[in-house]
Amino acid sequence: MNQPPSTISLSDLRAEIDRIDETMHRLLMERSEIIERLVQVKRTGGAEGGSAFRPAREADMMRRLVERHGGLLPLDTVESIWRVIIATFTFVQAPYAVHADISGGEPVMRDSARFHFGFTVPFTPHMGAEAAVAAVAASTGDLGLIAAAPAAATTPWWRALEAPEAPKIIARLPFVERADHPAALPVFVVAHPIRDAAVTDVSVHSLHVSGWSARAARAIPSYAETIVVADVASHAAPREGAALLVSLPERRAIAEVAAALAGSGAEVSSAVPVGSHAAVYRLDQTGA
Ligand SMILES: C=C(O[C@@H]1C=C(C(=O)O)C=C[C@H]1O)C(=O)O
Repeated sequence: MNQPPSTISLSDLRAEIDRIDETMHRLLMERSEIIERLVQVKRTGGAEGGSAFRPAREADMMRRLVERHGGLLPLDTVESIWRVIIATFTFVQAPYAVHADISGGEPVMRDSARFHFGFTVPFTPHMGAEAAVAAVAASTGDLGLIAAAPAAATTPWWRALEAPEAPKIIARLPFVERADHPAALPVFVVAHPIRDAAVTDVSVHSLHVSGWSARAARAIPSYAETIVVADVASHAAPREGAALLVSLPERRAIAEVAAALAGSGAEVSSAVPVGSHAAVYRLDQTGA
């Protein structure tokens, strides 16, 4: 039990912490100077107006952060600190608000918005995805947050993304998925299309399907992640119809899904691309 007396005192260690805190703060202020210069470069690069949010860059930064992280500090904390840094530096480049659909539950959506965008970026709740999309459409650079969990949709809100000039899905959060994520709800980020910075790992499509059935649902290939809203048949279309939001990994074509559905007696009457996002990066429990 006889431990050698430590030669480092508590006040010495606290002085080290003060030094580190000051360095981190000064580095953040240095980061803001770089952001000021970056704003000019982005403008001259033709990216003026709209959102400063660059989902491909952010997905890449978050992956590298997770990969290099180690030590006592929980990954959740590191991720949330960097989400706030990045989202706030995006906000200071071009102010924006987050329009969230809270119809699936307010606390879980608010947690997601605050985790990914912090408290400086305004949070505007909407009762329904259509209202959130409409608010984004009416803005120059705002973002919409809509639950991406399968079975979360009660209305085919993605139809509002079909028109060429309509907002599109540009990201899916969290960038790094894992068990016990503090903001685990998968959400789509909707915004006016970002001309120079779309990331196309996963493409997302709005499908209208007639002849919908349980058999058709089973025929959808497993690589396609799908949200389905089944319509009641009308007089004009007496067979069951459905609206689908289908996410496809790279190198998969919507024609393959249409062919699989045709084999089950269903018919795709239209398929419109409504956005794309970075591949979902999943961390397993061992941190691999
Ligand atoms: C700084 C940029 O703008 C935004 C802010 C980022 C940041 O603070 O690191 C990263 C990506 C963008 O969403 C950029 O485009 O690089």
